[in-house]
Amino acid sequence: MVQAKSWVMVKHFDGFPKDSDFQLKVEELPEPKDGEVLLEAVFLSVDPYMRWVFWNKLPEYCKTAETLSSKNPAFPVGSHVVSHCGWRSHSVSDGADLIPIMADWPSDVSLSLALGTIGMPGLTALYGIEEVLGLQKNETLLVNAAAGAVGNVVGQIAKIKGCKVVGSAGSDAKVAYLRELGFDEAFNYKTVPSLEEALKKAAPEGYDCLFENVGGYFSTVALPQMKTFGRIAVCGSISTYNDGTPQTGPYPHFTMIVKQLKMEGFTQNRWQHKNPESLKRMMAWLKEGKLKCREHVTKGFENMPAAFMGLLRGDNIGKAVVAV
Ligand SMILES: NC(=O)C1=CN([C@@H]2O[C@H](COP(=O)(O)OP(=O)(O)OC[C@H]3O[C@@H](n4cnc5c(N)ncnc54)[C@H](OP(=O)(O)O)[C@@H]3O)[C@@H](O)[C@H]2O)C=CC1
Ligand SMILES: CCCCC/C=C/C=O
Repeated sequence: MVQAKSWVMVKHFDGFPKDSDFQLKVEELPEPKDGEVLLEAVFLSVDPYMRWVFWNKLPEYCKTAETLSSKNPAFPVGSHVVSHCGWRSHSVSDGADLIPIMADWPSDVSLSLALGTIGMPGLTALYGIEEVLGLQKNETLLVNAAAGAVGNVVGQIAKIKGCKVVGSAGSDAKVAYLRELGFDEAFNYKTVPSLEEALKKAAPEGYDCLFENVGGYFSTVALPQMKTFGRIAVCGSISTYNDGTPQTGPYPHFTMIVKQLKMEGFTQNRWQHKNPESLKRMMAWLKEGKLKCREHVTKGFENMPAAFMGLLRGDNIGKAVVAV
């Protein structure tokens, strides 16, 4: 028997999440049956989508875990997996929802990156750029929430592809990090006197591509800065996730007509059949020093809600993870 801790939701979020929306529970887990494995979480992920996918349960995505005991030959004791078992310290799985960590994962690369640059957020960046935007050499790309898990990878991949990259982020420390990563232009959207002027100054020629993570007001101001025939990958809309009442206009249609823009929403799982090859490609970039990784690590399973709320507040530079 193992004592498993789990975070459950006791009240659905109303606006910004609160401590009182979460409760820590402890339960005894049975030994795994034939075909099952017992997992212990090593790192857990907190992600913005967790704000909108759970209704009465905490999210089913995403942690790296180590197999403690196993009656499933596909997952021997000591093997590492990405699992979708929720905010739990331990869980029993029949293996169906487990993704083995890449076979030749280098020993000097933290397993936590399987939740970040070499995981779902990194894949989101890659597919948004290659499958949705079809970004071409010498184009100008704008990305917002640029110092976050997805945004920093977007900017770095766009630089690998020979593009001009402009990033916006919510603190001077984040802007300094973007410059360190090689972004051509970066600004703090919270302190610039005018977002419109900042966007114009960063790329007077306009933007071929927008990798949209934020939505809302930022989107309204950015669309008129697109070049004619500009492309927009709608990845996220984090500025709206905590709204009690949906935001209303201005609406994008007139600008889209005049500029003849193409806008496509996506979720990264559309291309999951490409994940093994894509993860290998990004690991190679990492090992070659072309892709840098930074993490915002919160220690302790008991701090999951604090880590999640910190992410929504913008505390993180790079990927926000919890080390158990
Ligand atoms: N479509 C898909 O398949 C996926 C979509 N996403 C989306 O991508 C986006 C980025 O996710 P991810 O990289 O994991 O998260 P991040 O690591 O970027 O963390 C979230 C960041 O969003 C910014 N933010 C928070 N509130 C606001 C606000 N009101 N206005 C503007 N910015 C805000 C903060 O940065 P700052 O200090 O700069 O404001 C914060 O650090 C999200 O919208 C997410 O939903 C993520 C994964 C998959
Ligand atoms: C259930 C996993 C969804 C991952 C896609 C995320 C979208 C936005 O954050």
